[in-house]
Amino acid sequence: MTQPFAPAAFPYARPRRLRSQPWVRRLVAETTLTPADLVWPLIVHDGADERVAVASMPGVFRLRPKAAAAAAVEARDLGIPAVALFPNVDGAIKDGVGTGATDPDGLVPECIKAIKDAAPEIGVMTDVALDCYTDHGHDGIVEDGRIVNDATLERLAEQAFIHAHAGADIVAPSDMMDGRVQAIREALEANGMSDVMILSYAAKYASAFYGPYRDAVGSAKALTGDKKTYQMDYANSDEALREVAMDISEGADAVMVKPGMLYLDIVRRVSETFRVPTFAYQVSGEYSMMRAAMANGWLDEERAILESLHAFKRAGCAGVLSYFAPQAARLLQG
Ligand SMILES: NCC(=O)CCC(=O)O
Ligand SMILES: [Mg+2]
Repeated sequence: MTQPFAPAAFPYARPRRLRSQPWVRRLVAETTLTPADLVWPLIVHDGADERVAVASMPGVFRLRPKAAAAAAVEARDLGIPAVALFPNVDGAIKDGVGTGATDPDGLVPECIKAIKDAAPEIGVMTDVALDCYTDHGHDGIVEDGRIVNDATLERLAEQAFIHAHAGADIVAPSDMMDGRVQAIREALEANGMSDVMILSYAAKYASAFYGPYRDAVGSAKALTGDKKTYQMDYANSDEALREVAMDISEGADAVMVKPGMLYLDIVRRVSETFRVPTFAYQVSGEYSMMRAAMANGWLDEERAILESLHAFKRAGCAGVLSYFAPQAARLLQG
């Protein structure tokens, strides 16, 4: 950045003056973090128990619909604007095309309704992708060992319609098929659901940091191979801008970068280039490595959580999906 004047030099310039007291630090802070910046991802399941701890994600539980509704009430009371649902379904209902993803009486529609009954003021975001429902763990339909793009689009559009029909406010495709935002937007328009928002996981990278999540939703064991033919290569940054441009032109209202902390350079480029609400996902691996260090006393829990989330705001995020959301909101309320 060029400045219209020569910056003052020491001793006249003393940047420490503006850091000398808590009040002045607050006064000159360039960005803020509030509970309104957070989205709480909820793992929901169709098992017997109301709440089941996820071993690889300390503090995270798989929830039955009633427990998910209670979590949504908690989120609302903490000032968190929205929750995002991710399903763990019984392996017995998984198949090659992810039939369970489009069951109108399935787990996710049930959870949406339970949440909307309990806390109608809170936004409900759903994950549009087949991986939680396929026996091979991929986000698309597989033919001859390839993830086929166009046949998958129809399934995703139907899944998004079913979520919207059950009351979802935001459908969030996380699959990385080409053209899925357009397919979903057309399905919503055709069914009189033009108010439903699309938050597209526009720049989702093939990442090792989803490991604990795949354990949480039960897709780790199922997954054959990797997702590198559809999720992005972490060597790339310009490609993220092309992906985001496409999704906006296809009808996305907001976009997401994922993972989060390791990809704040992408957040910065996307938010500056497009000026659309840009979200990022502090993913399970980022969460769990911090939890592990905190459990060992290597990181100060409260300070590390708030600093990690504030970094997303500084990078240009409108909001952050984080498993720390309720704890962070409590800390922010003081
Ligand atoms: N489609 C949702 C995810 O992949 C979540 C990833 C994570 O938390 O690791
Ligand atoms: Mg794309």
